Amino acid sequence: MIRRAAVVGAGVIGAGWTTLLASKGYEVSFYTEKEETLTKGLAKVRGYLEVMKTNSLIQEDVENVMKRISTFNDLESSVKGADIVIEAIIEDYGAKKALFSKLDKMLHGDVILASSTSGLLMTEIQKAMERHPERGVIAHPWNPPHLLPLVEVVPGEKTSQETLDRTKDFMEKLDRVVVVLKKEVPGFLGNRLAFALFREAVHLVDEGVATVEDIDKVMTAAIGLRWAFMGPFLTYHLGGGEGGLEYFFSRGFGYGANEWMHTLAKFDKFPYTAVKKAVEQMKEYAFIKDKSFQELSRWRDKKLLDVYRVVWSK
Ligand SMILES: NC(=O)C1=CN([C@@H]2O[C@H](COP(=O)(O)OP(=O)(O)OC[C@H]3O[C@@H](n4cnc5c(N)ncnc54)[C@H](O)[C@@H]3O)[C@@H](O)[C@H]2O)C=CC1
Ligand SMILES: O=C(O)[C@@H](O)C(=O)[C@H](O)[C@@H](O)CO
Repeated sequence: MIRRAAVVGAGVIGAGWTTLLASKGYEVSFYTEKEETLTKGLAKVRGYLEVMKTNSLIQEDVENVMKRISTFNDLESSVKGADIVIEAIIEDYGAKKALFSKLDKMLHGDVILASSTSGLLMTEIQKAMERHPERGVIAHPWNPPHLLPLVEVVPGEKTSQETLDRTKDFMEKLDRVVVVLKKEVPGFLGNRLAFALFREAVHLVDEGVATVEDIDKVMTAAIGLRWAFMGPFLTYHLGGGEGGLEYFFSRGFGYGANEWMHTLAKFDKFPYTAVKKAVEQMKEYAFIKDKSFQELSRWRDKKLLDVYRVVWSK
């Protein structure tokens, strides 16, 4: 039974996890080494909770929720008594392996060590865990973790079934939508799918076919609308009409796409020219011109919640 959680890392994701855990009634330890970073992280948590309160995602006062959060600049003190430690530090194997090695030495074998990584492999991180690698697991959230429900749970080679089961159970207690990967693959599911599309988007900008703003319009005025409540398989099963996905592939759009799929981008690293063009064009992106990051974040969170209520409200 998981009663207490510790979050290591006080950035975007660490603050998101801390917000989610405390809002669901858990006592949370919130740690990062630098006091200034921790202060900024806690301010993020307060801001996230205010958005949740404004949108009726929490009923109790923000200050009451904040009381369940204890902050630390000392790692050992922060994880004392935790049943699960959720790592949310920089996306770097060296930093993560150093941290997991320390935590593995510090903590009893039944404490779960979960990484938020966007696509690194737990098998690699487990090489630094000499005592209990079986308790290492990936719990990959989607930003913002306190609003987007998906968590991808990914085992490493040494992850035990018990660790997987306990992690899945805990994430479901946090009202997450949990997908447990059957096989470990870098980038997991969501980011591989998102970056396959993003690679093509960047390619089309590099080729001068469309601007970043028009690419985004294509997503928000069509593809993204459908994908908000139907994934690609259901989308194209319906695209096949009465014949479903089988017709789609045999005689439908999927068959027709065979004529041009060879023209899709194939690069495995973003070309410098493409990155330069896309970054340059963001300066001309009309919608964001007069808005701060905070204003855009508030706008994003409001939209996310509006869509979430339509798609996911029971
Ligand atoms: N930002 C995003 O959209 C998402 C990020 N992730 C993953 O979550 C993890 C954290 O990402 P963010 O919160 O965006 O990063 P961030 O850069 O906002 O925060 C990282 C935090 O780690 C700590 N830190 C920095 N260097 C460290 C070191 N050398 N050793 C120990 N702690 C250190 C600091 O508290 C810092 O705030 C990464 O693995 C990232 O891939 C997962 C889902 C979404
Ligand atoms: O997109 C998200 O929220 C996450 O799944 C991610 O992991 C981030 O986009 C990551 O790829 C970049 O930080």
